[in-house]
Amino acid sequence: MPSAPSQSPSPSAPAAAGVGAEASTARLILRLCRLAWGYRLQVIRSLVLQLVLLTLTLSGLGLLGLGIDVIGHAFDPLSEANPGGNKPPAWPLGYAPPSAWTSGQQVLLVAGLIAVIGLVRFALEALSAFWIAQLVQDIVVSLRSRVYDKLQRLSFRFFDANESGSIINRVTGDVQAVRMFVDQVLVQVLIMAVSLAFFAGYMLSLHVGLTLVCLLSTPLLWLLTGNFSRIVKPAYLENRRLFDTAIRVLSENAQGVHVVKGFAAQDAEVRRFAAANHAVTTQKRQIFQQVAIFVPLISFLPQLNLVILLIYGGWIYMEDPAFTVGTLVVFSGLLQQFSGQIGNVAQLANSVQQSLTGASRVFEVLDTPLEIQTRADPTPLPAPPAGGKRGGIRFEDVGFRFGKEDAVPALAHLDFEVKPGQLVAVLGATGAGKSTMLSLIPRFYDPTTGRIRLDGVDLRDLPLDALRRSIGIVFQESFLFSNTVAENIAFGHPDATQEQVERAARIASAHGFITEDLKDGYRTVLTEGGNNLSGGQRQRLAIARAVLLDPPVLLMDDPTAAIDPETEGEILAAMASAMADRTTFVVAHRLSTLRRADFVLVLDRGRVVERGTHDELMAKGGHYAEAAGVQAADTESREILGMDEAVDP
Ligand SMILES: Nc1ncnc2c1ncn2[C@@H]1O[C@H](COP(=O)(O)OP(=O)(O)OP(=O)(O)O)[C@@H](O)[C@H]1O
Repeated sequence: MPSAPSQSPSPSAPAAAGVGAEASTARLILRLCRLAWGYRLQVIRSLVLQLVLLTLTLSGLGLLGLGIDVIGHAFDPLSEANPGGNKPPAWPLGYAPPSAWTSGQQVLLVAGLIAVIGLVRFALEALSAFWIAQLVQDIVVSLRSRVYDKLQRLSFRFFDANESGSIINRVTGDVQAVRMFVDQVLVQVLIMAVSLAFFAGYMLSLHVGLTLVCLLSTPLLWLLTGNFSRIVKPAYLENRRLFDTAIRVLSENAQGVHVVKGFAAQDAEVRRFAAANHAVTTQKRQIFQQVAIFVPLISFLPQLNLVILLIYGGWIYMEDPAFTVGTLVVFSGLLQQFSGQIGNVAQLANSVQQSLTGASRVFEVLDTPLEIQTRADPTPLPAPPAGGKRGGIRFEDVGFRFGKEDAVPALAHLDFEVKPGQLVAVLGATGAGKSTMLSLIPRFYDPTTGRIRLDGVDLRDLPLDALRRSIGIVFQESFLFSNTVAENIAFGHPDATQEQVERAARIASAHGFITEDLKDGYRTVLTEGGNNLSGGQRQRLAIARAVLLDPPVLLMDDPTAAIDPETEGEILAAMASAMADRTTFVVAHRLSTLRRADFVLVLDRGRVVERGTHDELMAKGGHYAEAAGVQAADTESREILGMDEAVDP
C-alpha cells in the first residue's frame, strides 16, 4: 500500500486546507470558552476559592493598617496640644476592643488575627493549587483522547497531507496549549478581573482622587499589551511549524535507523537535527527577546504609581484629617497588589498567544471532516449464496487522483471483474499504480470516478468495519507492535482464541519458527517494529495476521519486496497456502505466482494495458512477455548459482 509520500501535501486534502489557516481569534476564544464550559464546576469552585483568598488578603492588609494606627496613636496621639500626633485607629465593622485593653493587647489581637489569616490562606492556597492541577489533568487527558480517537478515524489523505512530526506535536504539545488556555488564561483572567475590581473598589473607598491619579498609567498598559500580542502571534505559529520539523527529523531518524547506520550517515543526521533544533531555538530566542523587554516594561510602569502615591498621598495625609498613616500603608499595599496583577497581564498576553496557536492546531485535527466513514443507512454485507463463496469484486470504470482535479490521475478506467476465490496477479513497473489500486478495496481512499463493488454492493454502501474485516492485507513491509507474537497475530481482534491464532500461524508457515526458534513461543514479546525477527519471519506473522479471521478477500502487496532472495521461498510458501480458497489480489513479479493466477492485470501509468492468463499474455508478446522473459533469464542465472531450489512453492 502507498507509504507516506515525500511529495508535497495535496492541496485538496481537507487537513491541508485547514493547516496553517488562521482561525479568527474571536471564534477561537469563544470555542475555547465553550470547551472550558465543560469543566465549569471545577472552574467555578476554583474561582470561589480565589475570591475567599482575595478577601483574606484584603482583610490582612486592612488589619496591618489598623495595627500601625494603634501603635502610632499609642506613642504619639493626636490631641489639641499635639495637633501633629497620630489619629485614633478606626476599628472595622463598628467593633472596638474593651476600653480597659492596653495598646499592647490591641496590637496583639491584630497580630494574632493576621497570623490566623496567614494560616488559613496557606491551607486554601494548597487546596487551590491541587484543584487547578486536577482540572489541568482532566482537560489534557480527555482532549488527548479525543484527538487520538479522531486520528484513528481520519483517512489516508489526512496523513498524506500532514507530516508525522506535526501529528505527534498536535497530540502532545498542542493539547497542553489548550489546557493552558483554561488554567493560565481563562482562570487567571477571571481571577485578575475580580481582583482588580476588588482592589480598585477598596482604593476608591479610601480615596477617590488618589485612586484615579495612581491608576492613570493603566490604559497605557492595555495598549502596550495589545500591541505585544499582535507582534508575537505569528511568531508562535512559526515556532510550532519549526518544532514540527524538528520532531519529524527525530522520528524519521528513529524509524530509519538502519538506513542511517548502513550508510554511515550519523554525522549528517546529527547535523540535520542540529539545524532543525537550532532553527527552533533561534526563532524562539526572538520571541524571548520581545517577551524579555515587554514583561519588565509592564512591571516598571506600575512602579511609577508608587512615586505618585508618595507625593500626592503624603499631601493628602497633611490636608485630610480622616486619612491616617495606616490608610496610606493600606493604600500602598493595595496599589502594589493592583500593579502586581497588572504586571501579570504581560505573562497572560504571552500565554494567550501560545495557547491560541496550539489550540488552533488541535481544532484543525478535530474539525477535519471524516472523508471515509460508514454512511447513515449502510447495506449489510450480503450473505454467501448457498454452497457458494463471498468475495466477488468488480471495478467499474474506476479512476483515482491523489491531488486536485488537475492532478495527474494515479488510476484511470479500471474495469474488470474478479469472481469469488479467484487469484489476480498485478504486474507493473514501479509507480504504475499497483499499491494504489489495492488501497481502494479496503477504502483507504475512495475512487474519484467509477465504483467498486464487493459481492454486488458498492463499497461506499457497506459498513466500513465489516468491509475491512472481510479483507486481509499484507503490506510490502509489515509493521509489528511491541507486543507478544500472539497479540500481533490477533491485532485488532483481541477476542481471537489461541486456536485461531495457531491456525493462522500454520497457514502462514509461521508456527514452526514461533514454537521452535522463539524463546517463549507465542508469548515472546517483540521489540518495537518486530526488530528481533528476520524480515521473512515478520512477513509470515503479517500473513498470519491477515488470514486470522479467514477473510474472503486477501490483498498482498508484494510481500517479498523487502526480503532477500534466500528467505523469499518461506514467504512464497506461506502466501500460497494463504491464498487458497479466497479472492486474492497479489502484486507479484515471480513467474511461479503469475503462472498460477486466474488472470494477470498489467498496469502502466495507472491503466490496465494487458489482461489475461500467463499463457495468453505470453502468446501476445507484449509488456508481460517482456517482463516474464527478463525474469526467466534471471531465474536461470539464479539456478546456475544454486540459489533457487527451495523457492517456488
Ligand atoms: N500518498 C500519495 N500521494 C500522492 N501521490 C502518491 C501517493 N502514493 C503514491 N502516489 C503516486 O501514485 C503513483 C502510483 O503509486 P503506487 O504506489 O500505487 O505505485 P506502485 O505501482 O505500487 O509502485 P511500487 O511498485 O514502487 O510500489 C505514483 O506516481 C506515486 O508517486
